[in-house]
Amino acid sequence: MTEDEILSEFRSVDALLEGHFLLSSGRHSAYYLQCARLLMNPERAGRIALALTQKMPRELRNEIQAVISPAMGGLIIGHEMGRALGVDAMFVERPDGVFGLRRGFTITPGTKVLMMEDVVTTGLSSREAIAAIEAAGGHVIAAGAVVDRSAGTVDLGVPFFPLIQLNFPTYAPDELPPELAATEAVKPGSRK
Ligand SMILES: O=P(O)(O)OC[C@H]1O[C@H](OP(=O)(O)OP(=O)(O)O)[C@H](O)[C@@H]1O
Ligand SMILES: O=C(O)c1cc(=O)[nH]c(=O)[nH]1
Ligand SMILES: [Mg+2]
Repeated sequence: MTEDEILSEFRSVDALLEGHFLLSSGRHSAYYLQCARLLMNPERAGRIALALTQKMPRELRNEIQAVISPAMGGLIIGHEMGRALGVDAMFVERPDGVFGLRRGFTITPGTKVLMMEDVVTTGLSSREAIAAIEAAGGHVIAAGAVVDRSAGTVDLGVPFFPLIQLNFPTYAPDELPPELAATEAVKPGSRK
């Protein structure tokens, strides 16, 4: 899939939102990629996961023994990546503010894990998820995401394979441009 094809899929399901958004990191943006809308169609989600596996070298793909995603955004693409790679897909979640495995999920020590996100902006959530997976005994050998909003500048400490890289500006709360400062921000994600 080309970048244009991927962006048209976002647009075709109204998943590329324009307005004033408060992002997970606390930064603000005039754009929001609502991956849940993109992935709500199972056929499309499966196709996107397959395209993502094609971004990874075959040797790396073959090494992956489990996919683990940070909830909520990472769940659907993580599950589809598990299907595409033929391995189990689990998730970490943070009802108390810190990512951890729940629901009976366990990792055999040393299991080679793909950490799978929907969107990476600052990489904060990805780094927290990687730390949680490593703390649970997993060995994160790569990260993936549908969208890298850092335009390739983020460092997750492991090889990172996004389907598409974008560079939508983000702003600290005290440096909002006038058009954003004039409107109330909405916060689509679930980080408290
Ligand atoms: O790279 P970052 O700056 O961390 O931003 C990206 C994160 O933000 C979103 O999650 P969010 O915390 O909004 O919660 P959600 O997954 O429950 O929607 C998205 O799913 C990523 O996890
Ligand atoms: O940084 C975020 O929180 C974020 C940005 C975005 O475009 N989409 C998303 O789901 N989260
Ligand atoms: Mg998330």
